[in-house]
Amino acid sequence: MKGFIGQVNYIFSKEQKIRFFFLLVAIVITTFLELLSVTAVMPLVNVMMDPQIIMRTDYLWWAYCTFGFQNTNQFLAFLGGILIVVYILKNICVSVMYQLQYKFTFSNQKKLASKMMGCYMKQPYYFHLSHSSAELIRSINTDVAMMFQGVLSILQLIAEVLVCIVLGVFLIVKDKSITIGVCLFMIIFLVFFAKKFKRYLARIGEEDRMYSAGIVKWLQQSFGGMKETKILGREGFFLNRFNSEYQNWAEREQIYRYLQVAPRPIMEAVCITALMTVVIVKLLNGTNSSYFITTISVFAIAAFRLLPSFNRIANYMSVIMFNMPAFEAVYGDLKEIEKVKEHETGKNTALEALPLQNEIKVDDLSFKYPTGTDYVLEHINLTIGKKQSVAFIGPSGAGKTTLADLILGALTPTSGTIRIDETDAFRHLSAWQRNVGYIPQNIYLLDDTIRNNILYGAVGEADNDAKLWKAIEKAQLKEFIESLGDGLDTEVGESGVRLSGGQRQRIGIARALYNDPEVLVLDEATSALDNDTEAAVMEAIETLTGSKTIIIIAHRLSTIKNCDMVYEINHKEAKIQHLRSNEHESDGD
Ligand SMILES: Nc1ncnc2c1ncn2[C@@H]1O[C@H](COP(=O)(O)OP(=O)(O)OP(=O)(O)O)[C@@H](O)[C@H]1O
Repeated sequence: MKGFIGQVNYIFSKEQKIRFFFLLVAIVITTFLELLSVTAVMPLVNVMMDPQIIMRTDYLWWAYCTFGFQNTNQFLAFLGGILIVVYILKNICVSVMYQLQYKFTFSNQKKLASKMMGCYMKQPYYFHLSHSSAELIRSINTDVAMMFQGVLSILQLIAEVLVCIVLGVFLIVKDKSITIGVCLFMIIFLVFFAKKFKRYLARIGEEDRMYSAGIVKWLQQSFGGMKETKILGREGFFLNRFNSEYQNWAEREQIYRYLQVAPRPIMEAVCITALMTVVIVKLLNGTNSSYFITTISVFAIAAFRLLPSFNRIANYMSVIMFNMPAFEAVYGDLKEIEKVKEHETGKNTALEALPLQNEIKVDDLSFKYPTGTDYVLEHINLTIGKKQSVAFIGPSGAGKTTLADLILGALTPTSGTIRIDETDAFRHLSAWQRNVGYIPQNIYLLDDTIRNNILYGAVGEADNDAKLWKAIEKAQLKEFIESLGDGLDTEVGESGVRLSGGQRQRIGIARALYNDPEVLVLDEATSALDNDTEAAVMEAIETLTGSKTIIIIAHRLSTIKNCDMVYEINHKEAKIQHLRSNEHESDGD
């Protein structure tokens, strides 16, 4: 419990906690109005059963005389009128209350989801290397929703328990034995239910989360590789994996939903048994049956208000127990995210790019992936001069992409430095990243227009179109775009299915060039293209040589033939293999 309160404290801001408190107060007020509406039936029922009660009950007699009623029927009509007013008022309040509850729940759910999304987006690239996107989608989508379902149930549980306590006190005054008998039965049942199912519900809640992440994962994987799946005829495999996750998830949901409603029939049976047992015992002990007429209202309250209340309490308890793992997961996620130091979170706040005057100097750089055991790069030294074209070659797994990612600032060195002239790139990461463009092998395309794919979220500037066309021209994409009916507003389809490989790469080049960076990093940018297309795309890149610093990772010699320098990368060194002037050196130092 202490841990739970600590988690609530951590997850919610002060303002949210204050709102939570006021909402709780409002819920309690509404629940008491509900209670009033039930008790308002009592005078009407009592007068109907026994009109003499008017004279015996002070407040009824006072009302009868004050408003000058002539007979019991007029008075009954008056009591009926009061009941109508109470019910209308109560239901207006209940309706407003529901609105407030859902407003609180969903606005805060949105806030938390947005906070988590923001935190995940700001995490350094290596965080994403060790967290699957399905996991993150599950955290933002399912966990947050489950958690707020739990929060709403906590609110409602508190209100319901309070009502039961007040109702219990009221009933005790009316009839001690009936109330104590019924309440005892109910409390024993609730305690038994909580004890029996607490761990079980928490476990299936945890499994439910796991399988819902599995569903997202297999949906993503099934639709992500559709071409290969079709060609290999593996639709059945993906369908089976999806079915298996869904089946497991559905089984957990089924148990959970059942346990939410299961207490109801049991409670009803228990309640009626308790009620009747007490009545039978009283009758057998010689209590006159007329006694029960006067206490009929007690039965009415017990049946109409207390029983549904107990049902709801059992229901809220199972919702809370089931959703507790999501609460803990959100707490754990937020804690983990917080651990990453501010400077590592890739805050894109720099307005000006960090200029490159002379050289990029990689100095004694070593790197180990947080998830890996061995160093991928050790004591690497190399220098890249301004406006030079440099190639990284080497066997597969030698660390070329890792080195490029370090220069791009996507990964942070384990030790050593990367300096831009005399400035440490990681001290001014966002400024440095404003000055680099990156063109990978697979350009990630949004299901949007060519324009938006090139802009890729770049904020609107007055000269957007001029800048855009400049990048398009440099990427040699102008002719193609002009040949399209919708030009820049042509939709590319999901993952660019309506474009050729060469066109996709050129969109990637235009995207990288849009901000006119001084440095371009191409990681196998043309490897997936056929020779002719590669030559055409390289032509676009080669027009930039001499005006930009270009780092190319490639396997084909044709791609790097015009580079000023070729570094052969292996785990322990970056060796100059070739200089354009044909000078051969042994080391990059
Ligand atoms: N996210 C990761 N976690 C752990 N190890 C990784 C990760 N990414 C890459 N590695 C390891 O780092 C080493 C270097 O990988 P890298 O991708 O940099 O090689 P590469 O030279 O670019 O290879 P290729 O030419 O095949 O693309 C490999 O041994 C690889 O297994």
